[in-house]
Amino acid sequence: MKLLSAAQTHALDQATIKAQNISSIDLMERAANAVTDWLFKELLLDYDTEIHVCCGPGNNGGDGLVVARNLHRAGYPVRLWLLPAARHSADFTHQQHQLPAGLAVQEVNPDKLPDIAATAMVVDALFGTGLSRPLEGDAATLVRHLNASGATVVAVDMPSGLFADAPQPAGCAVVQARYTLSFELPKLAFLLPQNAGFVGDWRLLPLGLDAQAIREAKTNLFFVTADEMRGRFPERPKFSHKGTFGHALLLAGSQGKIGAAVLATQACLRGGVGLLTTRVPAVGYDILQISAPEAMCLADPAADFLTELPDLAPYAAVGIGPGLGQQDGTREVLRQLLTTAEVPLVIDADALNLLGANPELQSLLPPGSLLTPHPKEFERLVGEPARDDYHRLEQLRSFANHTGCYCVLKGAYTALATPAGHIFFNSTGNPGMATGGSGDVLTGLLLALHADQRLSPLDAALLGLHAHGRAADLALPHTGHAGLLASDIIRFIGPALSELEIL
Ligand SMILES: NC(=O)C1=CN([C@@H]2O[C@H](COP(=O)(O)OP(=O)(O)OC[C@H]3O[C@@H](n4cnc5c(N)ncnc54)[C@H](OP(=O)(O)O)[C@@H]3O)[C@@H](O)[C@H]2O)[C@@H](O)CC1
Ligand SMILES: Nc1ncnc2c1ncn2[C@@H]1O[C@H](COP(=O)(O)OP(=O)(O)O)[C@@H](O)[C@H]1O
Ligand SMILES: [K+]
Repeated sequence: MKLLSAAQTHALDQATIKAQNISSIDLMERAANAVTDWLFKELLLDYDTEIHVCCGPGNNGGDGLVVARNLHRAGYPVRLWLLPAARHSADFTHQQHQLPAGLAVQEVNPDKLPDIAATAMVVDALFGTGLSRPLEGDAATLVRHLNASGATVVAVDMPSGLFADAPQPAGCAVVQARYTLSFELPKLAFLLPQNAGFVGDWRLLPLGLDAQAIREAKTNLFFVTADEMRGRFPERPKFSHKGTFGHALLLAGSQGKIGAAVLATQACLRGGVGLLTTRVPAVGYDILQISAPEAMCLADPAADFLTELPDLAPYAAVGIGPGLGQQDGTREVLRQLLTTAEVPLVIDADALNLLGANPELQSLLPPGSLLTPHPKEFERLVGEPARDDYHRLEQLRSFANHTGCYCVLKGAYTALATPAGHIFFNSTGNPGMATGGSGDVLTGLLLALHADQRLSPLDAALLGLHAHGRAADLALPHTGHAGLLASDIIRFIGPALSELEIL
């Protein structure tokens, strides 16, 4: 799915109106009807629920007027609040004339704000994608009042005060929605951790926007859905053998962190690798052989951390990082790997920290490699804290561009930046994954997919991110969020990948 800017969203609305030969009022009715249907179906409102609909002066406010009209006609006790403004959009004015006589309408007066119970529901239709500046004055006062009320706020299209595609200055008023009901395509703002407290749970409602205009819209930001991933993982041919799926090498583990090597090894095996050799310090040899008998194990001469790079000739892909430690000897293994590898590398955890602490190593990164930092590792890698999540995305894009590597930024919506400047957001996964070892599982799975020569580096990365989160989603009913362990994710990698084989 494409992520479009506010300006592109507006252009898409206009293109739809033209292509379908409808009026902008028709599109507004569709939008507002979709919101009302969602309220009926999902919120299951009681007829005595106190409902406040707050409308701004533009088309977002126009949507709110139609929602209020619909709720009133359905017999709900709706109170409608209008924000005073010098100008209103034509569609707002049109909808204002359609309001039923019995519907209570009041202008917001900053000296006497609406009395809103904590049990009430508020429809926030103050501002949407037309927000042109941070909120102040009456609008900011009303938004702060809504936030303080404790009511369940449902935002139409955007939480008012939040920009769709850019940061707002710290401390300015933004609605804290419980739900945000947006139309057809998500907004970049929904995917960034800094906006979680404003956006709440977001949903996409159908609007029937013009498919050709969506196809033609230019963007380098994408939200990757299950539908788009389905069919992209090739089935195993009848006469395939273990050589068909590649031989991977994993360099992992140090004294006290052999578990990370075990998790990455098991995940790589479940990811469908043909053969796997795991290189661990000698202390990990027995542990690995017992916990992952399907993998071959190569012990390093040193007991506690890796000091020597094995011959790379047999391997189709190499992964390095889980539980590695940052000893000088291990840094030299990494340096040697970067200078000699002729196959894709998957680089994670302490290997990333070593790249951060020794920036001269970064120029050695083989183009096309995949790096998988979480935000702290990414900060160490680029050596500069991000001002905000938007800036961090720019850092990510720039890092991928100047190294020629694919770089992941792990989180609730993990972002993958490509050397060409595209950013893909993953849509699967759940907060149960916020537990030690989840990242090691991802590294193992990505390594397996990189060893499979049938997949491009981009497809291997996208499929791996998707299947990793999906495996955790499949595990969730068995474990709950708190009880989800990294090893539960491993258990469901197979089913998650199977879903992607079939179109
Ligand atoms: N046909 C369509 O296009 C469809 C659109 N749809 C809906 O329309 C929404 C977009 O509508 P929109 O473009 O009218 O913008 P909207 O968000 O209502 O705000 C603009 C108004 O707010 C004002 N304003 C802005 N910032 C302000 C501030 N800080 N403080 C105070 N005022 C501020 C601005 O004034 P100005 O900047 O000109 O001074 C203008 O008056 C979209 O989110 C979706 O809900 C759906 O119905 C589907 C069909
Ligand atoms: N709230 C969340 N929602 C979805 N995925 C999450 C969430 N929290 C963590 N994850 C995923 O779990 C993994 C955690 O990786 P990482 O931080 O490297 O953990 P570790 O180093 O402990 O293995 C990442 O793939 C991340 O995207
Ligand atoms: K809104």
